[in-house]
Amino acid sequence: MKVGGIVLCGGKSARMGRPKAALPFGNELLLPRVVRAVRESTDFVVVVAAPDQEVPPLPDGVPVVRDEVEGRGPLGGLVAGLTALDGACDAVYLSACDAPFLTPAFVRRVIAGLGDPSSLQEEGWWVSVWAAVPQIGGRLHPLAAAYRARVLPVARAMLAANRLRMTDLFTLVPPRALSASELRDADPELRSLRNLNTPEEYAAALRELGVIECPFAPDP
Ligand SMILES: Nc1nc2c(ncn2[C@@H]2O[C@H](COP(=O)(O)OP(=O)(O)OP(=O)(O)O)[C@@H](O)[C@H]2O)c(=O)[nH]1
Repeated sequence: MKVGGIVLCGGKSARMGRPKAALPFGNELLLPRVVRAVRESTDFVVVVAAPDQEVPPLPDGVPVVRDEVEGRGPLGGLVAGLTALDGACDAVYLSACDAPFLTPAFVRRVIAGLGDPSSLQEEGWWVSVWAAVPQIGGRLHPLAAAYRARVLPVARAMLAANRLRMTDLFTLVPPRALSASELRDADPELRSLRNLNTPEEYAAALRELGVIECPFAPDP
């Protein structure tokens, strides 16, 4: 099975108050850091940005594609990414750009949740699983999930109907929910699911990395 990676970096970053993609994290920036983790476990990666967004430098060979229409949220990004991959892969891992603790092992584990098409025994099960999505404490994580490429027309139809909630996709295509215990084999503390929305979350993540100074002061 050929698996691509899609890393989303559009959106407003309103809660952070500055573009999340270009936040320093250790000796790199957030977006290239996430791209690196996804690329280690997939065959190729595309980054999906807003139409006029400035994107920080990326590892060689990683293309940037743009949302077809600005501001349609992660679903619009998934559609733009799958369209750019244009049938080159059977499935994708979809990631937000603000997940600094994402690990390649976690990405592999989630992709494995789609099943193995080479196993005849599992074939029927595999074909019926359109997405593999972590579900922790009842909450689904659609931006740390794997999708079969065949979700594209369904996601496009949702955009056309202005249904933009990612989790609505799982009412239209059959997902397999991945439990915490399944995922802990790959990432014992499930840090791959942490994402940074606010300056406080960013500062806390930097402290975990051993960085004492936040490059900007969180709001009091
Ligand atoms: N390509 C693309 N990515 C998006 C879009 N909206 C959000 N994202 C990405 O999706 C991920 C989750 O985004 P959110 O944190 O929910 O939204 P945000 O716009 O980044 O932040 P807020 O404005 O604070 O809600 C991040 O990696 C964003 O960069 C979009 O319209 N297009």
